[in-house]
Amino acid sequence: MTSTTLKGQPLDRPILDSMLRRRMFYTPSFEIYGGVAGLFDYGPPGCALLANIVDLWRKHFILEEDMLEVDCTALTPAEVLKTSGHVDKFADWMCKDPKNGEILRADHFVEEVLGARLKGDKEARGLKVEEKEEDAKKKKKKSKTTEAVKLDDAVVQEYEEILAKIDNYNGEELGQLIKKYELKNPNTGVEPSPPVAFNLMFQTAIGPSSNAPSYLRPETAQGQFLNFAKLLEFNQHQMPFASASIGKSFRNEISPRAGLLRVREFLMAEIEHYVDPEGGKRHARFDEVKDIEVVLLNRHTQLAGQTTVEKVAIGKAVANGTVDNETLGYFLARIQLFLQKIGIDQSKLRFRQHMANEMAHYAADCWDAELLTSYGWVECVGCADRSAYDLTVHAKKTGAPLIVREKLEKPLAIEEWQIDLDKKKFGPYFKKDGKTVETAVEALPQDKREALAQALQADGKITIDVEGVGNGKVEISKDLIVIERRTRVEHTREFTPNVVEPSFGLGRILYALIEHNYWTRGTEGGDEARGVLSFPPPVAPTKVLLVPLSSNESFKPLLKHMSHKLRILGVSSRVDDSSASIGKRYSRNDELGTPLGITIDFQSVKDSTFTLRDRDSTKQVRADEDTILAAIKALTEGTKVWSDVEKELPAFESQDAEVPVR
Ligand SMILES: Nc1ncnc2c1ncn2[C@@H]1O[C@H](COP(=O)(O)OP(=O)(O)OP(=O)(O)O)[C@@H](O)[C@H]1O
Repeated sequence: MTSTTLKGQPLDRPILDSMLRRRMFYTPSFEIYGGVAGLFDYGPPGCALLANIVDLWRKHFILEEDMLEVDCTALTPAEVLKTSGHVDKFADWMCKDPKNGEILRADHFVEEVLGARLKGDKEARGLKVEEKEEDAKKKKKKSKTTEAVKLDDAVVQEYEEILAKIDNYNGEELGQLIKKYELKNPNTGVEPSPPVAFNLMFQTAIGPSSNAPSYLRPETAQGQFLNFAKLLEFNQHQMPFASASIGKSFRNEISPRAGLLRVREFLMAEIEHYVDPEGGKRHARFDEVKDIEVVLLNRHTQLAGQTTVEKVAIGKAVANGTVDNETLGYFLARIQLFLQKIGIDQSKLRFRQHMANEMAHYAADCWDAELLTSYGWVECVGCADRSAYDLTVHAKKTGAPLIVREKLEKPLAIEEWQIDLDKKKFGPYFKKDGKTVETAVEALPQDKREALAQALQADGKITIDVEGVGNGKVEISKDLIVIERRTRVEHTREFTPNVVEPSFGLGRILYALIEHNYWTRGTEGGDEARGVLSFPPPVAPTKVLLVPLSSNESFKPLLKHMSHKLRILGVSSRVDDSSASIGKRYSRNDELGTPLGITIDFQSVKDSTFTLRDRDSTKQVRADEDTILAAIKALTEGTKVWSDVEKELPAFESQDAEVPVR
C-alpha cells in the first residue's frame, strides 16, 4: 500500500513538511541553538489540533465510559520502576559503528539495510520502486543503500520474512542477522558492533541529595496502578472500572527521526481497565460493537513472514480466538471508532498482533493500531492485556492490598489444613527468632501442611525451612503446634484484577491525521498547487475564518460583532483583514485546516446576511446571522455535515472568484 493524499495523489512529504513549518504546526525545539533530535515544540495550530484531539478523546473514552481520570507525576522514584520491570527491561538494542561512532538502533538498522537491498533488487528487475525522502537524500550522498543488484528469489523471500517479523528479534538474534547477511552501515561501509541493551529512561534525582534516584516516567500507567486501591474505593468497590490519564512521557530514544513519530518527550493518553480474570474477561457493552469490522494482521501470518490482513467483525475475531477476550476486542473497536471520529483514513488503519517475543512476558495478548503514513505503517495505539502483573508486583513489594474483595452471593465452605501455634510457649521457646519462625509456619502451602500433619503424628515433631535462623532448618515439637483439617466458611472472594490497557501516543496520531487529511488544490492560472488540510470540523484547530470583503470601515463593527457571537458559542475564529484578495486569504486558511469562512460584504451591512464557505468544496451559502451561526454550531459539533447545510440554505455565487495563490 503506498502513501497517498486524501485525493489519491502521491504524497509529497517535503512539500507537506514545508507547509507545516510555514504554518507553525510544530517546530524543532531549541532550533536557534542548533536543535535537539527528538524534541519538538507545537505552534498555535498544532496546539489547537492537539487540544481538540485530547478533548474528543476525553469525551469518547472518559465521559462515555465513566472512567476515573487521574493526573500523576512524571517524576517517579527508581524503586517503583524497578518493581515494574522498567529499570531492568525497558530497553532497545543499540549498535555502534566502530569507524565514525554513529549510534544505530539495531532493529531499525537491519530493517533499513535489508529494505534497501530489496529495493535494489526491484530496480534491477525493472519493477517500479516507491522512493522515500530519506532514500532520495542518501542517494544524493552516494550511499550504497540503494544499489540496483538482483538477488536470488530465495534470498528475497528470506529478507521479506525477516522484515515481516522484525519486531520479534532480541539483541542476540539481531546480531546474528547482522553477521549472517554482512550488514554494513551505509554511511561508512563498516559492520556495526554487536547490539547491546540501552535503557530508554531518563534518570534524574529528586531533591538535593543523590540518595533518591528517580526517572522521568516512560508511560503514565504506573501512577494509575499505584492509586488502584484508592480508585476502587472511590468507585464504591464496583468492578469492572477503568482509570485514565493524559500526560507527558519521556523516552531517551536511540536515534529519533521521522519527525513527530519518534520523539523523546510526548503526550500519552492511557486507559487501565480493571477486569475480573474469572469468567473469560467479558465486557458488558461488547454487543454494541460486535458487528464492527476491523482489519487484523495476526501473529501467525507475521511469523510465516507475511503481511496479509483479514477484515472481520470483532465479534467473530473474539469468538474464534484470534483476539483473546471480549474486553480486549471491545477496546479495539472503540479505538477504531475514535480514530474514525477524528478523521483518520480507515483504509490506512490496521490492527497488528504482537508476536510472542515482542510482547512483554506477562502480557496475555497485545494488538497495535497501526496507521499508514509516508514512513510506512506506524504503531499509534498499543492495546495490551497486561494480566495481573503490575498490581501483583507492586502489592508484593509494598504490602499494599491491590486486590478486590467481593462479597460472595453464597458463602463458600473450604476444607483446608489449618495450623495453631501455642503462642504462650512458642515465643519463650524460640526467643528472638519467634516472629521469623511464625511467619515461615504461616506461609506453609496446603500440600506441605498435609505432609507435615502426618509427620507430626508419626514423629511428634516436624522440621521446616526458615531462612536466617540457625542452619536454616527449625524443629518444632507437637506441644508447640497443631495441624488439623477443618472447614472454613468464606464470605468474600479476593482477586487481583487483570488490566486491559489501550495506550495512545497523541503526537503520532496527530501527525498521521495531518497526512491523512492533506491534499493539494490546483490553481486556475497553473500556479503552484496549494495545500488543504481537510480536518473534520470538530478537530480542526480554528473553526471559522472571518474575512471582510475589503478594508472598508463599514465592515469593522460587523466583524467585531460576529467574533463576539462566535466566542459566545464557544467556536474558535480568526479574523483576516489583510489586503490580500479573499481567495488568497481563504487559501492561507485551507493550509491551516480552517473548515468554514464567513465573508462580510456590503450586503451584510445592509441586511445582516452573511456567506458561509466550505473549505473542501469552496462552495458558499448565504443566510441571516442566526441561521449562519446555527449552521456553524452544528457543523463544528459534528451533528451536521456540509452537504446538509447546502441542502438547507440558498447557494451563493461569489463575485470575487477564488484565486488560491499568495
Ligand atoms: N518515541 C515515541 N515518540 C512518539 N510516540 C511514542 C514513542 N514511543 C511510544 N509512543 C506512543 O506511545 C504508544 C504506547 O507506547 P508503547 O510502549 O506501546 O510503544 P512502543 O511499542 O515502545 O513503540 P515503538 O515500538 O514504536 O518504539 C505508542 O503506540 C505510540 O503511539
